[in-house]
Amino acid sequence: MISQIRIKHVKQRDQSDCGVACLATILRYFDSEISLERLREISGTTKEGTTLLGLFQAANEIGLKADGFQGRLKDLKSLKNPAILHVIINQELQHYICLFGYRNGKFLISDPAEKIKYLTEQDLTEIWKSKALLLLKPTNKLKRSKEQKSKKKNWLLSLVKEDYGILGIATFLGIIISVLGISTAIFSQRLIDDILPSQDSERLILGLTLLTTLLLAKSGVLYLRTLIILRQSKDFNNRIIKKFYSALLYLPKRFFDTRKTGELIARMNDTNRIQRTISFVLGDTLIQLLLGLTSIVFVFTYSWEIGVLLLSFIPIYLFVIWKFINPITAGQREVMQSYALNESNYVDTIQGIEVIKNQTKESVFSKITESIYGRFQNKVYHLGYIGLKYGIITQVVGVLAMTSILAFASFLVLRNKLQIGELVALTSMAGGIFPAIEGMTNAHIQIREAKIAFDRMYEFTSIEPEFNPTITFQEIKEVQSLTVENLSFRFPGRKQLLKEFNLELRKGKTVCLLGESGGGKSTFIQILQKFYTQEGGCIKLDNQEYSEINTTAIRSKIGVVPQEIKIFNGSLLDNILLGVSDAEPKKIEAFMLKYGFDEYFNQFPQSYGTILGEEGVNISGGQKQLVGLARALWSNPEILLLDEATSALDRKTEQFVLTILKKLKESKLILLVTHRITTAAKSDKIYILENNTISQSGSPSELLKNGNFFSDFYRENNLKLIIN
Ligand SMILES: Nc1ncnc2c1ncn2[C@@H]1O[C@H](COP(=O)(O)OP(=O)(O)OP(=O)(O)O)[C@@H](O)[C@H]1O
Repeated sequence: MISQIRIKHVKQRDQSDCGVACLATILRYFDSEISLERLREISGTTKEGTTLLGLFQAANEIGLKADGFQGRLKDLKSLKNPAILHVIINQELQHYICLFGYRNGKFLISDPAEKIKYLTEQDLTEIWKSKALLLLKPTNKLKRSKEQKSKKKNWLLSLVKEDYGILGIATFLGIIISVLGISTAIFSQRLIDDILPSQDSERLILGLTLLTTLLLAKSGVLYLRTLIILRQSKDFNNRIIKKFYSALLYLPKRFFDTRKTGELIARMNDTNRIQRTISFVLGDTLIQLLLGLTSIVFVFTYSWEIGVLLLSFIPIYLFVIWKFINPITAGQREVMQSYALNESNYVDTIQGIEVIKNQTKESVFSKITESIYGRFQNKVYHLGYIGLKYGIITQVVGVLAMTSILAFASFLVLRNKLQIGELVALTSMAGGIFPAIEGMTNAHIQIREAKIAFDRMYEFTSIEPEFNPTITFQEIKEVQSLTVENLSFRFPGRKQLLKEFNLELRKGKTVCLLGESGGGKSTFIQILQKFYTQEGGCIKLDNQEYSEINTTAIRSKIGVVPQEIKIFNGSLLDNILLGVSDAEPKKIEAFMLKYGFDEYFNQFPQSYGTILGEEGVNISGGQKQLVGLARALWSNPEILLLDEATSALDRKTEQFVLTILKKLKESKLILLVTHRITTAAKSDKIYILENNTISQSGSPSELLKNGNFFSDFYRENNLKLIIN
């Protein structure tokens, strides 16, 4: 049993990973596999680690049945399934270990920080203080490795499928090139052994003409073949990025919460390694392989003894490859990981330049970057060093092989068993065989590298998209009400953020959600957009359950003005219309005039044509909020959600926005989220979010009658409620 588990053992990458490494070990035990990264994401693992609740939620999500217990040591002896135990190491360090059974008075443990080991009852009692354990069983939802591997293979094949024809032609041309390549060696042999001794100049001229034709034909075919592979590279790269990027955009919002931008970019850049490998294998390696094989056949026809000598070097090559392949693969993986880390650091620091400058931390961040880049370069150096060692060893083997063959062939010539021309042909052919073997080993390394890149990319594309974009759905026409009943929500592995949450939006009333910072207001807005799924309770649109309504149908009816307005590269108009390029100018003009945005947007340097975003003008926070509001209203939503949407506006502009909302409240459901009491006072109904739930609700004047933080503010500041 122990050897079986040893193969499954997954080591943690750092201290925070022990919980997910345990989960990964148990998944492997049940013949399934999910990356640590994905497990970190769904279990809500942070740099402090994973909570037992996070492991419980993750396990249930991936198709295991998890049961949490407070157990006794004697219960552990009879467990039929593996369990994760929460332990304390050295009296202070919280840690997780996997328990796989009890044998001969000892517990079989897989410790992600170490290895598989046996612990005595006393050892385990000392560390298993919390007595908490998570028992795990597979369910039929669990995806087995075989199934995952075949999905992966199909995905790759679907990418290469279109190239089968072109790759077939390239292979055929490769065969022609290798046959033409061998002809030079054969001609040399004939020249030395037959033509020159016969002193027949006619044959010599004929032979040379033939050789010239063959060599020119070889160059022509090589040109054609390289051109074909170049075309294939372009098409393949376009295809893979298109497939990867469009799959990426359909991943759930939760996926992006835990990813670094630079990491995603790095993985996309890594995809060209896959294409490089395909063209390398088909371009160089295939020709070398064919050349190598034909050369071996010819060598045997000239001299079987030299053929045997030649083959005896192949096991030495294989031994060298076997010795180096694992360190090289590990090195490649590390280089890719540190490259991704370095990219994300660049993106992070450049995006945060304002804070860095404001805090005068340029030198600090420059040092951090230096250290991250330094680590990346160390990995590159380390990999290069292993590659160099590998290269020099294979070269030494090559030299030894060549000189042995030359020596042995010369010996045969001296004994008149071989002609000089044959010696020349043999050494020329043998000279092609060793680079061919080296080429194949390099191809093997490249294939491994491409596989790592592919796995890293596939990890993303294999995540379930949040919905199937091709599915047809019924559009929502008009919405009269949105009701939230006893909603509860938590982020993976965290404590409950919202509980027993009730709220109602109806036409004719602007509703405000008022609460303290960090109370969960923005999260609630995201739940309404179906970015996250609630743990309990329900949301209904006109009595229809949210979960039964298509996500795109819901989102197309919701207009949101978030706290942070994203400005894309493009003009002011592009930023409002977001990709709708065929909108009629008259319709746009009427829209701007209807809401009164014209007055504000005409003040931009080039009015609606003003370029915003990366290379355009920097617009103020208030202007951004107006762009955000115009963007949300342009699609004429049924539900309008505003998350602190007036926080950066001056009083006049805030009044402008509130007037728009007042006009719209008869035709749209409006929810205003804020922690500004004076803004909340302008709405028809206020829900107060306190201690993770709605503590009170009512009109501003109703709320003033009770004690709550809305009325407290008015009382403390001696203010009067003005209703307009
Ligand atoms: N993706 C996430 N994963 C885990 N925790 C999160 C995530 N997003 C937000 N949180 C946490 O949820 C809590 C509520 O955040 P939220 O942004 O909803 O609060 P808020 O009421 O809108 O605050 P504010 O008024 O300051 O905007 C915070 O403690 C935050 O750290």
